[in-house]
Formats: sequence, structure tokens, C-alpha cells
Amino acid sequence: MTALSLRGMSKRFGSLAAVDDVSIEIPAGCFVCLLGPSGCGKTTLLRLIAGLEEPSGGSLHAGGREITTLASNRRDFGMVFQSLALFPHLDVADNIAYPLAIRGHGRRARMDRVAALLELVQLPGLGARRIHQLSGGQRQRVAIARGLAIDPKVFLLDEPLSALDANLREHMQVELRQLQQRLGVTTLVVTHDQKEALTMADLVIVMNEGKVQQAGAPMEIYRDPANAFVAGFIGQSNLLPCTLESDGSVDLGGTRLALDPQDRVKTRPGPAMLSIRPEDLRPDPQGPITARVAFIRDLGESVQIALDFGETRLQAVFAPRERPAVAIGDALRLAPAPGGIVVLAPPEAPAS
Ligand SMILES: Nc1ncnc2c1ncn2[C@@H]1O[C@H](COP(=O)(O)OP(=O)(O)OP(=O)(O)O)[C@@H](O)[C@H]1O
Repeated sequence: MTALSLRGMSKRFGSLAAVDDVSIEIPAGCFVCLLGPSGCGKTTLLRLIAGLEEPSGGSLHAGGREITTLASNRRDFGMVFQSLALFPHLDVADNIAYPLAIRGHGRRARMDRVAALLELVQLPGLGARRIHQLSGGQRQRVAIARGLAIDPKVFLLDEPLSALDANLREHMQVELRQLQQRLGVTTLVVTHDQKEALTMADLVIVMNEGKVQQAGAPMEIYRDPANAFVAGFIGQSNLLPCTLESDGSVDLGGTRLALDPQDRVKTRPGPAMLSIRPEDLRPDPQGPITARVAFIRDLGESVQIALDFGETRLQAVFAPRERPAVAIGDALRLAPAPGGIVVLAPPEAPAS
């Protein structure tokens, strides 16, 4: 079942298309991450869904009903803002109960719901605290509880974890994901952190310059990027200009690579971009790629080796067991793992 359906949605600010003709279907119960660099239109898209921005074009449907012009407070969507927007003059319980109070729920019903929500976000007994008496992670939980207070059909969160330090952030990613799975609520989270998106989401929507570049399951996006932007933005990737020959091989500035049947070719013969992940470069004495070791980073659980290959810097990563016996300045021969190569159309030249 589709929870949300966006059809050709756009939002212009003057001459800027912040969201440009976005069409997506979001299945019910799905955890979606809107991912992209700063300014790509993630927040604007979330605000369009929330009804906090008026679209310049397109339509929005929820549960089969058109809601393009429905007022924000009548959409039954929960929202957590980047700033959290908690009220310092109210205690935790009244913060969480606020959406219920403005909808006219009685005090008894509000307090019962608050007690259940405090249990849900693992803050039992903290209802009487003021916001300034809470840690960063606890504030985050209060904001999440408030967003869930009305039992929303759709839960929208804008960079909810961005203010937290790395450890707490990872902990809260897992907690938020588990909470969402338990409730089964359709959830959209804006993030610019690709690791966060890959960890939490069922569906990742990668945006750039107001447009959806690719929408898919995290591993599909990682393994099978639709274009050079997605390959470069998601995870680490070696992106090398190349020529796709009509016989199906690839010329890398004089180095010829035969492709494996599992490799993916997404463009026509001619100038192209080859993408290969660092973990898909294997040491191989017969390998077609010869590169010079420029830097070695021993991280314990893995070894990262940067190599100079013509004008390009390649990144390779090996398990300690597979570490090639090389030192800086040595030549190392490498072969791509079967299925590790994606040949993509070259990035478009920027419009002048
Ligand atoms: N109210 C507004 N008036 C004019 N321009 C705006 C407005 N809101 C957003 N923009 C512009 O629209 C573009 C998209 O902004 P948006 O906040 O959606 O990006 P974002 O991907 O969420 O970025 P970030 O990760 O930095 O929050 C940006 O160029 C921004 O400057």
C-alpha cells in the first residue's frame, strides 16, 4: 500500500527551483531517508510534504487522498525539526502533550498518552523535568515523543540527530529505527549523512539540485549507482574518466579492462566514467591495473592504501589478511573484483 505519492512536485523561490519535478511513491511502513548535499532541496521537500510550504506545481496524495492544499495541522503528520523546537517554559510532559492540547484532548487522556510515550522513548518518570535539565539525547527523545503524540500517519524528521556527538548519534540511529519498526509508522528523515541513511533506511532518496537522482534500497544505491553523482556521493568510490569501447571493454588512459558479465554498463560507447569501490580492487600479480603506492593507513580491522594511477589517486581497502606486502613507492598490480565495476555516463558539463 502506498502511504504517500508525490507527482511532479516543485517549489520555486524566485528563479531557484529548490524542488524540481519530484515524483516518488512511498510504501506504507517504510523508513525513508532523503539524502543529499547542503542546499539540494531536502528540507524544502519535507516541508512540502508537511504542508509548511505551498508547492509551485505538482500534487501530493496520502493514503489515496489528494492533500496538496490541505492545511498542515489537518494532515495528521508528526514532525521533528532540526532545532527540536521544544518549549523551555513547559516541562517534558507538557511539551509532549502540546499537539494533543491544541487538538482539544482532555487532561486525563493527555497524561495517559504522555506516560505511554515516555515509556516508548525510554524516559519513564522524567515528565516533570524542564528541558534545560535534560541531556542532548534526552531532548531528542522528547522531540520524538512529541512528534509521535498524535499517533501520526506519517512521521517527518529534519536532521533529527545532527546536534549529537558521533557515539550518541549512532546509538540514536539504532533506537529510532527500532522504534519505527515497532510502530510501523511511515517515516521520512532528512539527512546529509550517507552513513546514517544507509544504516537506517528501507528506501534512500538521493537528491541533487532539487531533483531526485536515484531512489532505492541502500545496498542497491551503493552497489548500483544510477549516475556519477550518486556513485561519488554514496560511500567512497574511485571515479575514473574512461572510454567505453564498442567491443564492451573499457580504456582507462591506455590500460585496457575487459568487463565481467556481472559488471554494470549504464551508458553507450564513448566517453564514460568508471566507478569502482575501494573494497573491489584486489591485489593480483596478473591484474590489469598497475599503480604506485602513495600512502598506507593501517586501521587494525582494515588497511587503506592510496595509489597513484596516472593522474588519478586510487583508494583501495584490504582485510588485514589480504594486505599486500608493499611499501610506499612500490608498484602494485590490481584487478577489479567481478561485478565491482559500474560504467556510467560522464557527468554533465555545468550549464554556462
Ligand atoms: N524560504 C526560502 N526562500 C528562498 N530560498 C530558499 C528558501 N528556503 C530554501 N531556499 C533555498 O532553496 C534551496 C534548497 O534549500 P533546502 O533548505 O531545502 O536544502 P537542504 O538540502 O535541506 O540543505 P541543508 O542540508 O543545508 O539544510 C537552497 O538553495 C536554499 O537557499
